[in-house]
Amino acid sequence: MSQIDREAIERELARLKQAYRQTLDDELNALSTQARALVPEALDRVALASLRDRLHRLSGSGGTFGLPQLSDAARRLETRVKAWLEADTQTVVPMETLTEFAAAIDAMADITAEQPASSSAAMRSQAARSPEAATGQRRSVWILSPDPVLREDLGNALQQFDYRVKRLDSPADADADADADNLPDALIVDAELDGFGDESRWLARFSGVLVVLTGTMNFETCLSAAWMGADAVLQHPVDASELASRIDAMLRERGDQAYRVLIVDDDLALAEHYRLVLAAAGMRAEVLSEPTEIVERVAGFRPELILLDVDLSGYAGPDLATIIRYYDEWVGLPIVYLSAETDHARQIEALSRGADDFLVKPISDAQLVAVVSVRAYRFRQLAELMYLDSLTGLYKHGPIKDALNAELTRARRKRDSLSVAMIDIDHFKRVNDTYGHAQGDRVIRALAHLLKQRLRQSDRIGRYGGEEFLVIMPASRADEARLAIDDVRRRFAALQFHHDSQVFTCTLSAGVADIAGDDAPQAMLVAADAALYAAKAAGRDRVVLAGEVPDAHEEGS
Ligand SMILES: Nc1nc2c(ncn2[C@@H]2O[C@H](COP(=O)(O)OP(=O)(O)OP(=O)(O)O)[C@@H](O)[C@H]2O)c(=O)[nH]1
Repeated sequence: MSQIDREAIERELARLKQAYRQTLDDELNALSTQARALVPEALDRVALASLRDRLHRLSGSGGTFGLPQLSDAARRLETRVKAWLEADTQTVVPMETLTEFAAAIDAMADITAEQPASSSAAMRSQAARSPEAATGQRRSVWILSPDPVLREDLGNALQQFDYRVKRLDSPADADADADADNLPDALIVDAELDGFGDESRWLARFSGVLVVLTGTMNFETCLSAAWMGADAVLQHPVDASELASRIDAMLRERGDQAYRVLIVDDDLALAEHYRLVLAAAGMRAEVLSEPTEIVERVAGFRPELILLDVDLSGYAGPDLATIIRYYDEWVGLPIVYLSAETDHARQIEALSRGADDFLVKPISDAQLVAVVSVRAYRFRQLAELMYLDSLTGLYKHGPIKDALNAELTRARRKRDSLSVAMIDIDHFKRVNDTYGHAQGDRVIRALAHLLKQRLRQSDRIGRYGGEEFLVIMPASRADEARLAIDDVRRRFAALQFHHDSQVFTCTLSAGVADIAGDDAPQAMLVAADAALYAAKAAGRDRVVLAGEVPDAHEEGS
C-alpha cells in the first residue's frame, strides 16, 4: 500500500500559509477602509456587521497560519464591534473612539511576529494510517507455489473476491516480477516452495500481508514462517473466502481504514489547512463549504466526525447540527464545533444543540489531530458494537432498516431510483446439519464478504436474519440491481468450501424490488420478500424481480 506523502502535504501546508499571507494585506486594507468610513452620528449597522464578520474570520485563521497575535487583536476588536451592534441604535460612539478603533485595525498590519513552525512533529507521531484505503481499489495478490492446481484453484477463487491475481511458480519468477512490477497487497506462499525468503531481497520492502500455506501445521513450518515475517500460517486446503476475509481484515488492521472527517467551514483556506493536517495524520478529510449540501454529503461520505464552524455565511452551525440529529442513524455521530467564538454563554448554547465539543480557533495542529482521532476512534468502536453484526461485520437488523428509511427519504427528495434486495442462502439447514454449525458460519461469512467486495461503496448491506441478507442499493433501478446481485449469485455458487476431506458448494436466491413499485419502506421489503419466495419456489439459485413470474426449473439444473 502506498504511504502518505508527508513531504507533499507539508509543502502544500507551507504554500497555503504563504497564500494566506499574500491575501492578508488586502484584507487588512479593506478592514481599514471600512473602519475609517464609520461616522459617530449614524453608525451603519450593515457596515458594522460586515466588520464583525471579517474580524471574526481573522481571529479564527490568524493563529492557524502562524500569527497568533493577529488572532488576539482581531478577537478584541470583534468584541468591541459586537458591543456596538448590540447597543441601542441611538448610542453615539465618540469620534475619538472610532479614530482609535481604526488605528487599532491599522496596527494589525504591523503584527508579523510568527510562531515557531506548527507542530509537524506532533502530526507525524500520530498513528499513520493510509488514507487511500477506502477508495475501493482492487487489491492485488501473488500466489507462489510449485503446485499448478493450487495456483489455479486458489487464484480463480480469489478472483471471485475481486483480487487481481498473479500466479508464480518459483522464487526466481517472483524476484523478476518484484523488480519489474509494483509489489502486491498480499503474498501467499506455499511452504513447499524451495529457496523462498533466503535470496528474495525485495521481501524487505514488502509491506503487505504475507500468508504461508502449509499441508502440515507443525513447529518447524511455523518457525520458518516467523523468520520470513509471515502474518499468518494456514493449513491447506484452505477456503478461499476465509483466506480473502483474513487478508482483508489484516490489510484493514494495517491501517487501510483511515478515519473519515467532514470539515464544514466557509473559510476555504482554513478548511484546506485542517484537511491537510488531518491527512498528514493519516485521516481522510473532506471539506464542505456549501451548508445546504450537508445531508447529501454526510450520507455519501459517511464521516466518523464532523468539524463544524459555528458562523457560516448565511447559516448557523447549531442549525446544521440539529438537522443532522433529525436522522436516527446519525444521532451518535460526533460533532465538534471549531469556532473563533470565545463567549462561554454562546459556546454552551451551541453545545446544547446537538454537538459534543467546542474547540476555539486558533487551535494547534497537534490538538486538532488529538481531539479528532480520539473521538473518531471512540465513535468507530461504539458504532461497531451498536450497529454491526459480529459474525459478518454487516449492519444488524435494526440499523439496516433505519438505513432504508433514510435512503428512501433521500431518494424521494432527489427523485432518484433505489432498489432493495432480499437474499437467502438455499437449503442452509442442510449445510448446518451435514457439516456443522461452525462450517455454516463460514458460509455466511463468505457471502457477507462477497457482497462487500462486489457491491458499490454506497450500497448498504445488512444481515437481516440468520442466513438472510438485505441490500439497499441507492441510485439503482431494479434491473440494474438484479444484474449486480446476479453477479454475486454466480460467484457465490462457484465458491468451494472444504470440510475435512469433502468439498461442497452453496447457492443463494434473491428477490429485488425498487422504488417504482411502492416507496413505503415496509412495502418495498414485502415486495422483495415475495420475489425471494418466488425465486425459492421456482427452484432456487436465482434472482427474481418483484412482480415477475419466474420459469420454474429443477434445482441444480
Ligand atoms: N450456522 C449458522 N446457522 C444459522 C444461523 N442463523 C440461522 N441459522 C440456521 O439457518 C437455517 C435456516 O433454515 P431455513 O430457514 O429452514 O431454510 P433453508 O434450509 O435455508 O432452506 P430454504 O431457505 O428453503 O432454501 C436454520 O437451520 C437455522 O438454524 C447462524 O448464525 N449460523
